[in-house]
Amino acid sequence: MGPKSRRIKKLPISSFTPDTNVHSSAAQSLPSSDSKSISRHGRVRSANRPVVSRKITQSTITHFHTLLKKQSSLKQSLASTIENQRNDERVQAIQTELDSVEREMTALGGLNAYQIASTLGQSKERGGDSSKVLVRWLDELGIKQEMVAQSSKLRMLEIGALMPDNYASCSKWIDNHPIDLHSQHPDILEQDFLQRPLPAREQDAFDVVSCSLVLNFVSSPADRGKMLSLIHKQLKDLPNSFLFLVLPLPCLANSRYLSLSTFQDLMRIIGFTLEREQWKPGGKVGYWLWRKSAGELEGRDRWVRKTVVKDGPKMNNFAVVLP
Ligand SMILES: C[S@@+](CC[C@H](N)C(=O)[O-])C[C@H]1O[C@@H](n2cnc3c(N)ncnc32)[C@H](O)[C@@H]1O
Repeated sequence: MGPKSRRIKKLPISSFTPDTNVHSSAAQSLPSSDSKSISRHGRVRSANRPVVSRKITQSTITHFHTLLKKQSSLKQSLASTIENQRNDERVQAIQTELDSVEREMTALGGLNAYQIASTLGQSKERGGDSSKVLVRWLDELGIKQEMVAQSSKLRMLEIGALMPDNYASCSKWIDNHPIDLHSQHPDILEQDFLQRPLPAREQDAFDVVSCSLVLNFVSSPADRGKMLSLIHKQLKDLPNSFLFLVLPLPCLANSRYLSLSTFQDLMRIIGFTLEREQWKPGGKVGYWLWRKSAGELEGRDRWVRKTVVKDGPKMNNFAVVLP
C-alpha cells in the first residue's frame, strides 16, 4: 500500500498577517476609485489618504489574495469540468461558487481597493517603497556611475506599478516604463505583463525588470513560472541585465513547495543567477537581485509540477511551476 495521502492545509500568502475578523470593515473604510486622492505626480496626497488602520490595510491585502486564488482555482475547475465531464449540475455548482467569490471581491472594493491598501503599504509611515533597495544595489554595482558617465539611461520595466514616479529621482540615469493590470495614473501603462508582446528588437528589451510584490499576486503556480520565464525574455542579452524581485518572505521561507535554496535552483534553470539579497529571519519581505544568465535544460523536469520540500502545520502552499 502506498503512503497515506494527507490533506495539505492552505494558508493565505501575503506579506501580512491574516486577520479574518476585520474583513468586512475593510470594505467600508476603503474608498472606491478617487482620482482626487492621486496628486499630479501620482502620489497619494496625505491630506486625502483614507484613514485606515494598519490592521485593516493588511487584512484587505490578505483577503484579496485569498479570493484571487479561489477565483483562479474555480475557473480552472470550471474549464476542466466543462471539457471532461459535461456534468451540468457540477458546472452550475462551481459557477455559483465563482459568482460568490467575485461578488466578495467587488464588495471588498475590487482591485482598486487592493491597490489603495498596497499604496498605503508603500508609504513612508510603513517603511517606504522597494525602489530604494534596487537603486542602492545599482549604485553599489557601479551601474549608476556607468550610466551617468556615459550620459546614458538604464531601460527599466516596472511590473505592478502603483505610482508612476517611484524612480523619478533617478530620471537622469533610469528610463522607467511602469505598467499595471489596473492603472492608477495616465503615465502607467494599463497592461497584463503576461500578455505583453516580446521585444521585437534588442533595443526594445530592458536592462532591468522590477517585479515587486507582484509574483505573489499571480494566483496560479503555472502563471508564476510563466511570468519569470517571460521576464527573462524581456531582458537584454547582456551581462548587466537584471531582475529585481520582491516577495513576502514566507513565500520562500515557509512554503511546502519552495525554500530559499530550491528557489535559487529554479531561477538558475530559468536563467537567473543571484547577485544580491536582503531579508532577515522572521521578516515580512525579501529583496533579490538576479543577473540574467543562460537558462538550463538539465533539472527542468523537477519544476514542471509541485514537489513538497518540507511540511508542517503552519506552512503555506506558495509554488512556482515551469510552463
Ligand atoms: C501589491 S501591488 C505591488 C505594488 C508595488 N510594486 C509595490 O512593491 O508595493 C501588486 C500590483 O501588481 C499588479 N499586477 C499583478 N499582476 C500583474 C500583471 N500580470 N501585469 C501587470 N500588473 C500586475 C496589481 O494590479 C497590483 O497593482
